[in-house]
Amino acid sequence: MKELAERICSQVDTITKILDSQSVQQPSFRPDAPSAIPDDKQVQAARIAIIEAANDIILLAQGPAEYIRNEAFVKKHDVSVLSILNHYDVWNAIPLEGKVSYDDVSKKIGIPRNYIRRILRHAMTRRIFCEPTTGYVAHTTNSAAAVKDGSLSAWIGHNIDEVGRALSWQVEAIDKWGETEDPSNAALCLAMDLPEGNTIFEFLQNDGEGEKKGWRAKRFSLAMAAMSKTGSFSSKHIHDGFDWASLGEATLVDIGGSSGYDDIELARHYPSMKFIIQDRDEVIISFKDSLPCGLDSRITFQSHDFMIPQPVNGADVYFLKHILHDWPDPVSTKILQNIVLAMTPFQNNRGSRLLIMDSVMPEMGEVPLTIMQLNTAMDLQMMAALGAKERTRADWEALLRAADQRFRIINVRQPVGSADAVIEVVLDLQT
Ligand SMILES: C[S@@+](CC[C@H](N)C(=O)[O-])C[C@H]1O[C@@H](n2cnc3c(N)ncnc32)[C@H](O)[C@@H]1O
Repeated sequence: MKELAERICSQVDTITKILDSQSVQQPSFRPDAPSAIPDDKQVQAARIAIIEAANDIILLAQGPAEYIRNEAFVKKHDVSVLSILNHYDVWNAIPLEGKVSYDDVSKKIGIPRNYIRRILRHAMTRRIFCEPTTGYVAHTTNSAAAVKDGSLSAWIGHNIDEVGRALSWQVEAIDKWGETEDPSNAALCLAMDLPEGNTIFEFLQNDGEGEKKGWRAKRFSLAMAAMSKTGSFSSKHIHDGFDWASLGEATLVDIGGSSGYDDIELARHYPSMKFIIQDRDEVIISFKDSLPCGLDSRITFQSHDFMIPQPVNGADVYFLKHILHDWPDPVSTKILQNIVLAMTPFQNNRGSRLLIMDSVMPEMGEVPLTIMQLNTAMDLQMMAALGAKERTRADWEALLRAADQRFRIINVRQPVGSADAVIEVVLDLQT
């Protein structure tokens, strides 16, 4: 424990000095503290080392019996409380500055004072809200994050209401279907009692009546946008995943590009590039008019089902981010074959590139546990939602070979601090 504590002290020193030198506020629980630590590579490396050592020190200080007992006892309430706070939008019922009485919160959200007080008190043990004086509640930086970024609420909703519900059906799904390669044989299909053959995407599209229909699809896109804002899944990692500047004037087709947050990030940095965002009808309809001013001449939206052949021929880049991990091998093979038809073979550094941004599943010990945990969580998320998985390097090679013998991986880059890698694939001329 002493060794871990010393490691933490030295990394904290590093972060403190860098933030001071940049006049950036030090992390704290105050509601006006920044929602994320800066993207600076040295700060991020120190931050991961701190989390790694701090996690271990907590486990050692708890001791094994208490640790395991508390995992089963406390964590489910952490998640349930987060879901309740989100459902009743308690985030916005409490002002960012000052404090408010439990009575007032209760009246505002319409649930009994006794309940909301008990729920908030558990949240406070995780530094989500605080009780500055008895009978009153105020924001911390953690609860304030959900006010400052509305898309976090979508992220919590999708993860707990949809995937969380699926997880409680995972055992039944394994017993019923075993290892499946059918995305409609996933725990989520049992949890939501979906019609035969439907996957999560039909559920997201069809749930709700009248004007509410499709609300889940919109929320899912907002959740994906939330994920891409900071941390190990941040869109910022795209920059280090590929030498974008080398493309010059180029067209990128973002297949399953959702509301286009990754394209907006790239468009801001590479003014010679054009972008076509393809997604399902309901996603395109929700977001086609939402582009930031000035980028709409270089970014267009197009409804396209990637289960049928790619309509844009000979693009410089076909980009698949967090798409293939959604689908088991037979479906992923089909998605890739639909793109091959449109690709121009690669010769003399010219032709189409396929850039796959997804995790290349590391072996245990290859990356810090905090990064590994994101990979394993994503892997299990895919299992529960679509009977799918994260892939190792060998899995990627086998998948690409099965889709087309001409596919060749020419580079795999893992940006520092990113849970994803960028796999650069081209189509060789020879058959
Ligand atoms: C996990 S999200 C990834 C979104 C984005 N590329 C990212 O990295 O955040 C998967 C996306 O695939 C889209 N999608 C699912 N099925 C599709 C289909 N058959 N054709 C086109 N897009 C589809 C979803 O609507 C969603 O936007």
